[in-house]
Amino acid sequence: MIVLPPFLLMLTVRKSTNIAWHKSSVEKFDRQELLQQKGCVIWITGLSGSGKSTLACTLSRGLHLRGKLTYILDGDNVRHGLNSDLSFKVEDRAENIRRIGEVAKLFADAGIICIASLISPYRKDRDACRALLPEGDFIEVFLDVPLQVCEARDPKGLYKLARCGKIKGFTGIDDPYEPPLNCEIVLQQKGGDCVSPSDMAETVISYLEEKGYLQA
Ligand SMILES: Nc1ncnc2c1ncn2[C@@H]1O[C@H](COP(=O)(O)OS(=O)(=O)O)[C@@H](OP(=O)(O)O)[C@H]1O
Ligand SMILES: Nc1ncnc2c1ncn2[C@@H]1O[C@H](COP(=O)(O)OP(=O)(O)O)[C@@H](O)[C@H]1O
Repeated sequence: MIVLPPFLLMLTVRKSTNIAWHKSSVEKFDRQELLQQKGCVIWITGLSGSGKSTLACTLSRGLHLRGKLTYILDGDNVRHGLNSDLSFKVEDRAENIRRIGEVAKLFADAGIICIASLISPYRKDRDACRALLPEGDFIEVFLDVPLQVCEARDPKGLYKLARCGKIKGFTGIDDPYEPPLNCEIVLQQKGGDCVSPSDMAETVISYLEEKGYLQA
């Protein structure tokens, strides 16, 4: 059996041929005018337990209170439905991220501030999602929380299972995590200093405000 490397697998995904793009008379610009905001993707990456889902929810609530329309695509949640056929093998993680990237792109095109929160451990998968969007519209947020802190939190008991070999290929334990090299926002949780989820959300909201995403 020939085993294809992940990038070749991605190339073989495209099987739709003889297709044409159909334009609509209502475009992204019109939807943004209606919503008084700009569609974009806030991509939150980090280890399990780093606080991605908490930040996504706090950010969504903060923006909602400011009258802004958001939608969260959480890795764990999307794996309950659309991506329930995918495991945590490298090629399935790549496909999980590719699909969420494509869905996030549709939400951004709808004019919505889409918050994607998933481990997305591989740089090239995150960069491929970035490449789907216009310059500036993909805002990568790295939750830079040390493994020891995430492991001490262990809210679902998964690190414990991974340490005793009951879960194989767990990110940070026996599977890699590649931190971003040059992302838009880094939120650190190091040493004794505790940064609250609402302070983190405020940092992201300030960035959006400064870059003009909270107006049409
Ligand atoms: N092997 C392994 N490695 C990492 N995580 C695992 C694994 N198995 C199950 N889980 C649970 O799945 C959640 C991560 O799903 P994601 O879709 O975000 O992962 S990925 O982006 O495809 O790597 C992750 O959720 P978070 O803790 O919210 O990150 C875990 O609850
Ligand atoms: N900024 C924070 N400071 C302290 N604890 C946090 C913070 N953000 C999240 N947590 C806690 O860390 C644990 C993991 O958070 P969660 O959002 O589920 O992480 P992830 O989605 O990355 O797995 C939870 O128990 C949560 O209450």
